[in-house]
Amino acid sequence: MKISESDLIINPDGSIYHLNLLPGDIADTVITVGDPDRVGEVSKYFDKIEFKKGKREFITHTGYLGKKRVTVLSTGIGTDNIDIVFNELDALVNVDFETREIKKELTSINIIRVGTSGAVQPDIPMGTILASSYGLGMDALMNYYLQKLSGDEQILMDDIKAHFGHLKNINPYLTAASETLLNTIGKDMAKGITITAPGFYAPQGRIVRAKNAVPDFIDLINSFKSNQHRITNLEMETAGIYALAKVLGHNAISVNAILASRVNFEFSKEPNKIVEQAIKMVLERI
Ligand SMILES: O=P(O)(O)O[C@H]1O[C@H](CO)[C@@H](O)[C@H]1O
Ligand SMILES: O=c1cc[nH]c(=O)[nH]1
Repeated sequence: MKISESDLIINPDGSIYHLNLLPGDIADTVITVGDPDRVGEVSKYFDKIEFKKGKREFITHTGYLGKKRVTVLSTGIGTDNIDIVFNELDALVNVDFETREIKKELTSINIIRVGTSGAVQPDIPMGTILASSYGLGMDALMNYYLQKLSGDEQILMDDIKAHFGHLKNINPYLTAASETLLNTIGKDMAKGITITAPGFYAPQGRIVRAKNAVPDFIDLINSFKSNQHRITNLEMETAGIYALAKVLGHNAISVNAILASRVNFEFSKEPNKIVEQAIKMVLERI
């Protein structure tokens, strides 16, 4: 069936609406970062840059690490942007832009987020590089998609609903990381459940001037336990990435540079160094 011109918007030059990329522009390994300035911090390690493109906050560099073609792309902040980036990345590989039909043979790509995050457990200090075993979304993105949980995800989800069920306005969603990427890119890294929040301040338990509706949010988060699982950190994209990657048939992992300790009330004085370390670890393992 043809996808309509208002469902899938293709620019006059044949590129996809927001990302401004042509089919063929992305490699089958895509590194996503939140901050557009971080794209160059990743691609400076490429042996060759094929091209640089961009529109709004979505900056893309595709190039080579040795013989391996790699794309690095900025998503900006939040899961509303993840909705755009993931649907457009998927369309670039799985929709024929000439016929507007879904391709008969679907392609799965590997997506690796390198982001920044705040830890909520006292034994996870600033400077830790942590791979998210699960993404737990506290935002509303997955209210709009159908998602099927695996048995393991369902067991964990039941405990999450019991723990957070009194927060009536929040409908949490949960997705596991790609097991293969967790065992390769994430090998030897600290691991835990990452909460994706729909904001940086009260949605992550921060108090500045506005009063928080959920008191002691960090205590509520770090006291959660389900078998060996616990919540380790907070950021703003991972759960949307994991959920949409799974819905669309791609593999995803999120690597978090821990810049803040929310339980020790500290923020790193050298955030760039920690991010640099996370980038290098990921590039060595691709
Ligand atoms: O450093 P990035 O990848 O943007 O990630 C984190 O930093 C931003 C907030 O400062 C949010 O996007 C959060 O997820
Ligand atoms: O605490 C933090 C640090 C970085 N990014 C976040 O979203 N939260």
